[in-house]
Amino acid sequence: MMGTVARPTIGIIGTGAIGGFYGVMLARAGFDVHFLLRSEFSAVAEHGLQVYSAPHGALKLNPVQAYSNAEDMPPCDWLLVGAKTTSNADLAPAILQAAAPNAKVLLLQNGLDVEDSLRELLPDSLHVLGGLCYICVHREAPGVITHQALGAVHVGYHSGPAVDGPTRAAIVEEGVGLFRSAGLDSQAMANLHQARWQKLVWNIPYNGLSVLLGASTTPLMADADSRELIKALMAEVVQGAIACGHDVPAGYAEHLFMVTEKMPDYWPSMYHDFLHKRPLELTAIYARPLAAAKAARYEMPRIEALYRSLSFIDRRNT
Ligand SMILES: NC(=O)C1=CN([C@@H]2O[C@H](COP(=O)(O)OP(=O)(O)OC[C@H]3O[C@@H](n4cnc5c(N)ncnc54)[C@H](OP(=O)(O)O)[C@@H]3O)[C@@H](O)[C@H]2O)C=CC1
Ligand SMILES: CC(C)(CO)C(=O)C(=O)O
Repeated sequence: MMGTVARPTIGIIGTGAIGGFYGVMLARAGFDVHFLLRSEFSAVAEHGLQVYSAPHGALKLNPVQAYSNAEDMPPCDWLLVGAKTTSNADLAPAILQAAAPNAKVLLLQNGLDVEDSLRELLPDSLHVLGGLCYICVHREAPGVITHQALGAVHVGYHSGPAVDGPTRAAIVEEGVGLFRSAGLDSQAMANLHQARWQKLVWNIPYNGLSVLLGASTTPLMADADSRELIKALMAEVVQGAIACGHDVPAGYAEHLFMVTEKMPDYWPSMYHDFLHKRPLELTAIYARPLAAAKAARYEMPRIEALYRSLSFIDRRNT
């Protein structure tokens, strides 16, 4: 008789739009999922998590294994970090509390080198991975999440005890397998750093312009001036990535532009941060790519102007 393989215990560190959505999908697929919350703890402990998903319908998880303190969480084999990159350095104590020995810590976040500040605070025994989420999801109210479109997660290895390629690939495949078991599209990324640059081709123009111009994707794509601005910013990111030694497939920016025209009207997560007076993810999405390109002797003046404008807005907003 075949033995059954134990399914991993999963911890969600930061149960917002991303953490809540993927946590609910994994719990519904039968995984043992534990959710760390902060401001929404009482609401979720009392009423559960509710996801209104255009592709999957109305999904309710109640009761939720919800925690306001990581000390109370069981040891988790996988920790999915769904907090904003602005809090990464503060999350290390919670991750250490909730991590099983040799746990895999997967950062479901946008931006460049987001793993680095956390990596240096974690022991070498923990694996750190990066996850890129291609999804339109936001918090509607405490414990209530709206999922408008898409849902794929791409997973890549960052650092940790797996030193050789095959071991790293096996861990990445395990991560990919979690999302696929929950009915979601997921792929392994061979080059996490390059993939993070490629995703910025979307996030640099749309996240920042949504805040600066107070506009979601539909009006941004309908206006001749904002269309030109988006194309020019995208072109600069592509050239910055190439200057830093990365590949960007031919026609990649044009492809993202076309995909956005077909997307439902969408406010990027940076706009939600602006609206709720939370810090914007400016270091991860703007400052680091600007610094990396500069170090490679490539200037990105349009992105720099956008970054400086957003920094001004951010300081007055929080
Ligand atoms: N939303 C989207 O569609 C997409 C988002 N992303 C990226 O995913 C990441 C997460 O974004 P998103 O889900 O939208 O963000 P949210 O603001 O919706 O969620 C962040 C969550 O983290 C919680 N949190 C922060 N610090 C702590 C802490 N110390 N302890 C416990 N909980 C904490 C917040 O709690 P509190 O309420 O108390 O602040 C909140 O619930 C970002 O990097 C974003 O750029 C990527 C692709 C798409
Ligand atoms: C809109 C989309 C799908 C772009 O990749 C996204 O994932 C994001 O908001 O970061």
